[in-house]
Amino acid sequence: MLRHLLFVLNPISGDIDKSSLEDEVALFCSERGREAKFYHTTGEDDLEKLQQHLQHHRYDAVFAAGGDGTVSLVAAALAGTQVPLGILPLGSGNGLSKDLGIPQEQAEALHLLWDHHIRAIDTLRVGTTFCAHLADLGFNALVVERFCSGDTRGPGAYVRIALQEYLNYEPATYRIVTDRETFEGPAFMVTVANANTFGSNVVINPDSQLDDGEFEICLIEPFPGTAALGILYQLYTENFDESVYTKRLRCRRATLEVPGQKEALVQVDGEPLQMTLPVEVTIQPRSLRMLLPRQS
Ligand SMILES: Nc1ncnc2c1ncn2[C@@H]1O[C@H](COP(=O)(O)OP(=O)(O)OP(=O)(O)O)[C@@H](O)[C@H]1O
Repeated sequence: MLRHLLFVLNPISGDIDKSSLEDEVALFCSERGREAKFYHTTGEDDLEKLQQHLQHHRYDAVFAAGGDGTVSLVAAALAGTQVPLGILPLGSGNGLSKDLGIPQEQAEALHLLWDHHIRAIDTLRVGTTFCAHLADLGFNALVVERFCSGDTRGPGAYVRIALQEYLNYEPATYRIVTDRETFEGPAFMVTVANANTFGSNVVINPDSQLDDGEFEICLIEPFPGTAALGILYQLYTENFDESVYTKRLRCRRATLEVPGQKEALVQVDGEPLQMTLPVEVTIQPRSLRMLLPRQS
C-alpha cells in the first residue's frame, strides 16, 4: 500500500492558485490512512535539492503537482529507482499526464493512490538533460523560448508568438544519424519524441509506445505557406505521416547536428535550453515507474 507520500508542488505553474491545495490533499490523504508531505520547488537548483531530499527520506510514491516542467523534474529525480511517480496535473499544458491517460481533475488523480496500475516507461537523455516527454529543435523551440521569456501565459500567447515568428522563420539544415539511418536536409522542426502529444493536443508522434525501448525523431520539412493549414490539421487529427513534408525516424540512439553551428536552442519537456552540438539522444528503457489508471 502507498502510505507515505510526497507532493512536489510548483507554486507558480499554470497560473493556478494553490493556496488551499496542501490542506485539501493532506485531509484527503489522512482520511484514507495516508500521510502526505509537501515539497515546494523554488526555480533554483530544484533537481539537486530534490535528489538530496529523496536520499534522506523514504516515500512509497512521489507526486508532481505542477505542469510538464515539474513532472520532468520529479521524473528525473525518480528515474532508475523503484519509487513510482504520480501526477496532479496543475500546469498549462500537462502533456505527459494527458498522454498517459491520467485524470486532469484533482480528486480523480488522487484516487490513483489506492486504485492504480504501475507501468515502467522509457525515458530519454537529450545531451546531458533528462527528458520524459518531448524535446525539439527548430521552430517550436524558438516559440517556447519567446513564450517563457515573455510575461503572458496561456495558449493565446503561444499562438500569437508562433504567428509572429512564422513569417520570418529560416529553417536550419540538420544532420541526424541514428542507429538505423541518416537524414540530412533542412527542417522546420525536429522533435525527439518518447511520447505522442504536446500539451496543446498536437499529435506529433501517433501510435508510439512509451515502453518499447525506442523513440522517434519526427521531422517537419520546410513547406510552402499554402500547406500550413493542412499540416496543422494533420497534427490535430493524428495523421502526422500523411504529409509529403513529414518524416519519422524510429531509433534507439541518435546524434543531431546542425552543420556549421556549435550550439542550438533545444526545448526539453517545455524548458528552452541552449545546447552544445552535436546533441546525443539515448534511451533508458523502462526506467521510470508511473502510477496510472487501471485501464491505460
Ligand atoms: N517557486 C518558483 N518560482 C519561480 N519559478 C519556479 C518555481 N518553481 C518552479 N519554477 C519554474 O517553473 C517552471 C516549470 O513550470 P511547469 O512546467 O511545472 O508549469 P507550466 O509551465 O505552467 O505548465 P506546462 O509546462 O504544463 O505548460 C520551471 O521553469 C521552473 O524553474
